[in-house]
Formats: sequence, structure tokens, C-alpha cells
Amino acid sequence: MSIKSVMVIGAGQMGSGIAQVFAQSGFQVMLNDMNEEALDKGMQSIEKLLSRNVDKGRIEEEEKTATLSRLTPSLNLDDAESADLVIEAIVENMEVKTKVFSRLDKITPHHTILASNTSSLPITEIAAATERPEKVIGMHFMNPVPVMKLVEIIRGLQTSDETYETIQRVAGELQKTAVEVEDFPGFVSNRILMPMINEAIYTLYEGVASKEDIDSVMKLGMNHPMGPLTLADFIGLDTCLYIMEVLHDGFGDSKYRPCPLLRKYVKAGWLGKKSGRGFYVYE
Ligand SMILES: CC(=O)CC(=O)SCCNC(=O)CCNC(=O)[C@H](O)C(C)(C)COP(=O)(O)OP(=O)(O)OC[C@H]1O[C@@H](n2cnc3c(N)ncnc32)[C@H](O)[C@@H]1OP(=O)(O)O
Ligand SMILES: NC(=O)C1=CN([C@@H]2O[C@H](COP(=O)(O)OP(=O)(O)OC[C@H]3O[C@@H](n4cnc5c(N)ncnc54)[C@H](OP(=O)(O)O)[C@@H]3O)[C@@H](O)[C@H]2O)C=CC1
Repeated sequence: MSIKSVMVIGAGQMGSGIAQVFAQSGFQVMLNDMNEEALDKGMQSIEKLLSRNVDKGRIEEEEKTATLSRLTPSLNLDDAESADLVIEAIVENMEVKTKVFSRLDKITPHHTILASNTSSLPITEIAAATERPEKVIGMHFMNPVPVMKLVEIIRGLQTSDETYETIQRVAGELQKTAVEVEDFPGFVSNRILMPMINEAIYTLYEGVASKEDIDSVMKLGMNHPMGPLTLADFIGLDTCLYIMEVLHDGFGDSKYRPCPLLRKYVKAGWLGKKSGRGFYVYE
């Protein structure tokens, strides 16, 4: 089926990046958030990144203008009534996500595909909150969305082949490389990445080395672009904790227990770069 109009829900770091790449690829995009301040911030960050691309000579001023003209801010979920595809990128919490999917099921036309950018939550359970499980799918982008090439496409138990093929085609139109993943906790990306980050936090918690040295080991020793503690701050410590909890609950294996230091920081509101403080302090 043909996708022309897209709504992205959640104007945080992922939602704004997803909205940007869709608009740059020629789709009509509504960026929705229930919080006006977050929505303004998301729209501004897209404009800033596009301006940087113009300054660097990567795109023409006309492309920036055309991209922005395809982007509409939205504070009302009912605007989804005109979308062919909705991509949800709100907080990593099953209860909040299923409430939104249940509402979307009532608002959107029957043909609309409902996708989630969840990092780890079961797509099958999200789909069960709707009466169209065959049209519910995981479309998991990586952060920062405009830079990272990968999209994990996650089939829920009842996701149809038609829905899968449409999303695979859309990922190609966004110039992303898609991989097909079955619906298991953390999918592939976070099943592998997040235990490494959690182990880095344990390494700090147990006083094995300083945060800077732990990051240096992985950057200089393993050629990772960012050390794991910097990466945790970049992803968001709340999101890291939610993902570890999904792995822990989903597999019932103690090897996935979240580090107490991670819990402590999240409780303190130290959520990483987005809150100004995590393992490091940000201006
Ligand atoms: C949690 C999940 O569910 C799944 C996930 O997403 S896990 C996280 C996956 N992501 C990663 O692992 C990212 C690891 N880090 C990196 O790849 C790199 O550090 C990085 C791309 C983020 C930054 O790269 P860098 O070389 O250190 O910095 P920098 O030179 O400033 O940026 C490189 C390019 O990325 C762009 N960029 C950096 N941050 C950006 C952002 N937040 N948004 C858009 N573009 C960004 C910059 O414009 C720059 O492009 P040019 O050089 O062409 O101008
Ligand atoms: N961070 C990462 O590296 C990655 C994250 N993800 C996933 O993407 C999703 C979003 O993460 P991220 O962008 O980092 O999170 P952020 O905290 O940056 O953004 C989430 C946004 O959603 C808004 N929001 C929350 N609830 C609702 C709602 N019911 N309706 C509309 N908007 C809502 C929030 O508003 P407010 O601030 O007011 O709460 C906020 O603006 C999560 O599922 C996460 O697991 C996937 C890949 C990578």
C-alpha cells in the first residue's frame, strides 16, 4: 500500500529525528506531542540540524525550506485521522504505549499502519491493544536517527506480510538498511548493547575504574565511537533502565538485573544528556 502522510508521536530526541528523515524523503509529516514545550523544542531541533546541513553544503537552502514545508506540528492525537502510517516514539512504558495505540485504533482509518519505535517492548502486546494486530509493527530507528543507517523491523505474532513489506519499502525510501527481527525482548540491538552498558555501570559501581577510564577502554581499545557511559547518557538513563527491566522480566534471567547505580541516577532525575546530568554533566 502507498504511504503519503505520516504522523510521528513524541517530539523527543527519537521522534524529532524520525520526523526529520521522513520529511527529507518527501513524506508529509505531522509531529505530535501532548506537551507544547516539547513539541516546540523538537521542531526547533529539526530546523537547527537542517540549517547545519545547509552550512556544511550538504543540502541546498531550497531543500531545507521544502522539508520544513512538509512538517506540521500537532498537539491533538485526533490529527492522526489523516495518516497512512503512525510511528509512536513516546516514553518506553507499556501502559502508556498501549493507551496511545488503543486511541489510535479508534482515530485512524482502517488502512493505517501503526508502528512503534519501542527499544525493547513486545510488539505483540502493543498490537493486542488494537483491533488491527495485522497492521501493528515495530520500526526501531537508532539514535541519532538522521545519521544511523539501521532500522530493525519487528514482526508481532500477527503482523501481516503486507504490513511488513510496506514498512520494509518505506525504510528503503528513507535510505535506511532494514533487518528483520522476531518479537523477543530487546530485539537484537538492545539484547546485545544494553547488557554491555549495564556491565559498564557495574564496573563503575564496583570501583574498578573511573567513568572516564571505562569509556576510554571501549573507545580506544575497541574502537567504539562513544564509551558506554557516554552512550548511556546519550540514549537516556531512564530508557536504559526501562530496557534492562524489559530484558530482566522478559527472560526471567538474573544476568539482566539492572545495576543499582542506574536505578539511583534515574530516581535522582539524572537522565543523561537530555536532563543536563547523567554520568557526566552537560552545559
Ligand atoms: C537505545 C536504542 O534503542 C537503540 C539505539 O539507538 S542505541 C544508540 C545507537 N547509537 C550509537 O551507538 C551512536 C554512537 N555514537 C556515534 O556513532 C557518534 O559518536 C555520533 C554519530 C553520535 C557523533 O559522531 P562524532 O564524530 O562523535 O561527532 P560529530 O562530528 O559531532 O558528529 C558526526 C556527524 O553526526 C552528526 N550528528 C551528531 N549528533 C547528531 C544528532 N544528535 N542528530 C543529528 N546528527 C547528528 C553531525 O552533524 C556530524 O555530521 P558531519 O560530520 O557530517 O557534520
Ligand atoms: N533514546 C534512544 O537512544 C532511543 C530510544 N528509542 C525509543 O524511542 C522512544 C522515545 O525515546 P526518546 O525519544 O529517547 O524519549 P524522550 O524522552 O526524548 O521523548 C519522548 C517524548 O514523548 C513525549 N510523550 C510522552 N508521553 C506521550 C504521550 N502519551 N503522547 C504524546 N507524547 C508523549 C514526551 O513528553 P514529556 O517530555 O512531556 O514526557 C517526550 O517529548 C522510547 O520508546 C525509546 O525506547 C528507540 C531507539 C533509540
